[in-house]
Amino acid sequence: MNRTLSAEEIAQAVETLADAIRTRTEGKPIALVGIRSRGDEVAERLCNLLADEDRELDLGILDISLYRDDFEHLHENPKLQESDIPFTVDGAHIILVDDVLFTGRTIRAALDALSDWGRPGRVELAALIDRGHREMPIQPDYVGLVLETNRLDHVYVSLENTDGKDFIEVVEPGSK
Ligand SMILES: O=P(O)(O)OC[C@H]1O[C@H](OP(=O)(O)OP(=O)(O)O)[C@H](O)[C@@H]1O
Ligand SMILES: O=c1cc[nH]c(=O)[nH]1
Repeated sequence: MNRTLSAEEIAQAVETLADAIRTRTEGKPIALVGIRSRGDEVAERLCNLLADEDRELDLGILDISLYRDDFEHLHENPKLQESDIPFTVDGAHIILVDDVLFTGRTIRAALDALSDWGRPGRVELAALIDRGHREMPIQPDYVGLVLETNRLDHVYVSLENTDGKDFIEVVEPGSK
């Protein structure tokens, strides 16, 4: 059966992420880097929740399209958007942020993309949803919500600024 998560459940998951980051980084300087698309919106929400603290908090956006391991199989004119990292990556404590963590291939690509910007001191990973089924040795440091899914399910994330409305749907194959 398909499962839907509400805007309130998404807000709670973002709060969970922010609380864990706040606790574990203890006021030290950090930079949140959201992965397009939707990871950027999650990173922005986290930044708003963490912004009232007395510490350096940077925000950046990473487009990983050119670094995907299936890039050659994508359609001829993939939509490329710019990355925007307005701080010094060398030595920084960076927290990559994405909406869904599934196989881990996007994060592998993001680490590759990030290395073009410099050599961070530390990189961690925050995922709003961990739906399991990893194909790479990549695990999150911070998780908003763990969703039990079957390998062939699809987790659709819709966020207000990107898509107009907050909801998440876990869709079983053949049911839509
Ligand atoms: O762990 P993975 O198997 O890589 O899957 C997770 C990725 O899948 C989705 O992105 P998608 O590739 O659908 O692109 P989009 O965010 O631009 O829609 C999602 O936003 C994650 O970035
Ligand atoms: O279910 C999935 C798989 C990859 N990316 C998503 O956003 N959802």
